[in-house]
Amino acid sequence: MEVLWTVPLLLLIPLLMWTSSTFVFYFKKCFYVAYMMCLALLAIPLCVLKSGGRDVENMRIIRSLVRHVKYFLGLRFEVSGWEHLQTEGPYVIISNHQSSLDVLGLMEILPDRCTMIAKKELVYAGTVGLVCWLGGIVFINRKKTSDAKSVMTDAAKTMLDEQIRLWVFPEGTRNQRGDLLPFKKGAFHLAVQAQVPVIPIVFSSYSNFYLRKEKQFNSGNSSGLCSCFNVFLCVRRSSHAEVLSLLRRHQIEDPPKDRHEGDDVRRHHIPLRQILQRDALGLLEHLQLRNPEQRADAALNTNH
Ligand SMILES: CCCCCCCCCCCCCCCCC(=O)SCCNC(=O)CCNC(=O)[C@H](O)C(C)(C)COP(=O)(O)OP(=O)(O)OC[C@H]1O[C@@H](n2cnc3c(N)ncnc32)[C@H](O)[C@@H]1OP(=O)(O)O
Ligand SMILES: CCCCCCCC/C=C\CCCCCCCC(=O)OC[C@@H](O)COP(=O)(O)O
Repeated sequence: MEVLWTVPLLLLIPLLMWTSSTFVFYFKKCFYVAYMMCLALLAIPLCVLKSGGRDVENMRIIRSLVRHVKYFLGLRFEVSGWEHLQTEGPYVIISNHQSSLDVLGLMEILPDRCTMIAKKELVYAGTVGLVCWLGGIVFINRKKTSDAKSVMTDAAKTMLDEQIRLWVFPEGTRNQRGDLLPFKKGAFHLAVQAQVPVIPIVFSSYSNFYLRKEKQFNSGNSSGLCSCFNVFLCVRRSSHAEVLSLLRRHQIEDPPKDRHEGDDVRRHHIPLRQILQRDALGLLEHLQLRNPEQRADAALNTNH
């Protein structure tokens, strides 16, 4: 009797996948969350066995477990400038943040000994939260700036003591408008305090396959299953000299607005945050170019 019910139900899923893009959206999202939760369940004992607890080295396990998930969602990543992450020692990575799908691109290129800064709510996300904790993710309370600042100051020390790289989403929240929200300052304070370079990474806009508000998670055609989308990840060259000299001048803050004698300073003073924001926005626009040759040119031009 039960079998009689199951068969039409199982047939209903492909039918809905075929006919309703909203169903495809929820199906893929639910699959993603459920599958990541299961992978996390697998990762927990592996991490504990490898490191005995919370350790950035666990990110190697997490990275290798997550890398195949893209195939199920019809996503592929095309990376340019990967070699720029092969810089010695600690650094801060900044990147745009569109969706929880960013985790897939992040794991695609995550360098060794690199973990992230995340909102503290993530630690309560079941098995995924526990895995984030085991992977050494630094949790901050965005509602309490003073707490977040002191956690990040501690993180700057840890970066140096333990040779750790940190990935920060300086927009501070997800943004799907195809641009960048004004960068928060934490990532830049972190880099100044630790005196390490900042490496910007830009994910191309997901808008051609994923629109949260419109409930679209396409695969490019109505069958919803077979074709795949490329996400372009562009890593900008980390120019140590340039970034470090800006860091040393502590140009994180905007110049004071009310000082007349500061006019000159104001004219020449472009905070590092704004320089990198402008660069990242430029890259984001370039990555929208669909033609691979144009994109290659764009990457060359930005790798000055
Ligand atoms: C195998 C299975 C696996 C399963 C899954 C596994 C998943 C694994 C990994 C997944 C990880 C993904 C993680 C994704 C998570 C993404 C997020 O959570 S994004 C949200 C959280 N992140 C951030 O918010 C980072 C960016 N925010 C900041 O840097 C902010 O600056 C802030 C520190 C939070 C403070 O915010 P706010 O007060 O709103 O804004 P500001 O204007 O920037 O700062 C105010 C003030 O404070 C000064 N300041 C800031 N930071 C510092 C500092 N570190 N030291 C000193 N001073 C600081 C700043 O200068 C401002 O002062 P001013 O006088 O106005 O200049
Ligand atoms: C309260 C818990 C938070 C989310 C829990 C979702 C559980 C998801 C399970 C599997 C997905 C894979 C790992 C996802 C990790 C990424 C989390 C994320 O992207 O959080 C959003 C945060 O950057 C910004 O939050 P807001 O846009 O300010 O809101």
